[in-house]
Amino acid sequence: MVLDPGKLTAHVPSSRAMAHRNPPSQGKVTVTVDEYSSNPTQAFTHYNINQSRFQPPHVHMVEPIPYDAPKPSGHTRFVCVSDTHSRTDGIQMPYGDVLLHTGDFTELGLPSEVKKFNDWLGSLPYEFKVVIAGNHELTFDKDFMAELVKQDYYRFPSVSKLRPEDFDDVQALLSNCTYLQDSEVTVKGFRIYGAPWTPWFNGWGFNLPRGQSLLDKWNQVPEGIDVLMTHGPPLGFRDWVPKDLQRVGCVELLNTVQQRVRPKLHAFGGIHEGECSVL
Ligand SMILES: Nc1nc2c(ncn2[C@@H]2O[C@H](COP(=O)(O)O)[C@@H](O)[C@H]2O)c(=O)[nH]1
Ligand SMILES: [Mn+2]
Ligand SMILES: [Mn+2]
Repeated sequence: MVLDPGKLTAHVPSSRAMAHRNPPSQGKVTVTVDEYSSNPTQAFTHYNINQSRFQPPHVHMVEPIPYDAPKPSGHTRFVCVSDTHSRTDGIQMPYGDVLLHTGDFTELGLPSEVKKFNDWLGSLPYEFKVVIAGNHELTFDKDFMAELVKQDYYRFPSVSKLRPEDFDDVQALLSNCTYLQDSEVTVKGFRIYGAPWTPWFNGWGFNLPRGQSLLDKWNQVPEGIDVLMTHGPPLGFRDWVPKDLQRVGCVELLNTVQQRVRPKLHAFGGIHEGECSVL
């Protein structure tokens, strides 16, 4: 069990100063389903050997900054954390301006867990806190819950016994942050977009099949976004699952990030072995 939430910090200059790193694309780029979509391990080998897509200049990995490093003037400091899974007791958080939490803040999305997470958020000093759901926030996925109540096999007994009125408005319990779900917010001049979707794995919340279904979600990310938050990784970045000897990142997310949206910062978590990452 990985308990380390993998806290990273990233300094990002004001959006105007960084505009040259996020140039408007020449005409609208359309991303289509990748020929390797259903086999991310093979996709990685192909795109690594043939296009070097996992190294600069295609991507700049954000190195963790010591928690007490002074912030350059005119910069915003983002603290990125993910997959805390209701285990926030005693976490020492670094200094920063904006907290980004990229999902799996609970085990099952139980209202009691969400309240505890919200209390923790309330105790943190960041000026802004932005949160998305992950596959463990079952009650946040209305379609998932609609299917769950039809089943007579109780895979998640404590979730199945919730009454609809217990979770209908579960997002409202997150009063100490901005919750994003296929939506955006502008914070300190940065346009931040968040989405919870991950490739289907064991039938959790916000799971979608690889290929067109996920691409349809990534196609909702507007051009001009500065910071993208997703729960899971794009192909090739912190997406190696050692126990399965597989890469599990989303190929369509990689193509969307590198070819169309080109955000200044992409924050994600999802694969605990890879820790929380920012690109
Ligand atoms: N082979 C795959 N393993 C996966 C995938 N998504 C997650 N995982 C593994 O589960 C843990 C925990 O994930 P969580 O969402 O339950 O918190 C993760 O660290 C991986 O080891 C997947 O798509 N394929
Ligand atoms: Mn997790
Ligand atoms: Mn997860």
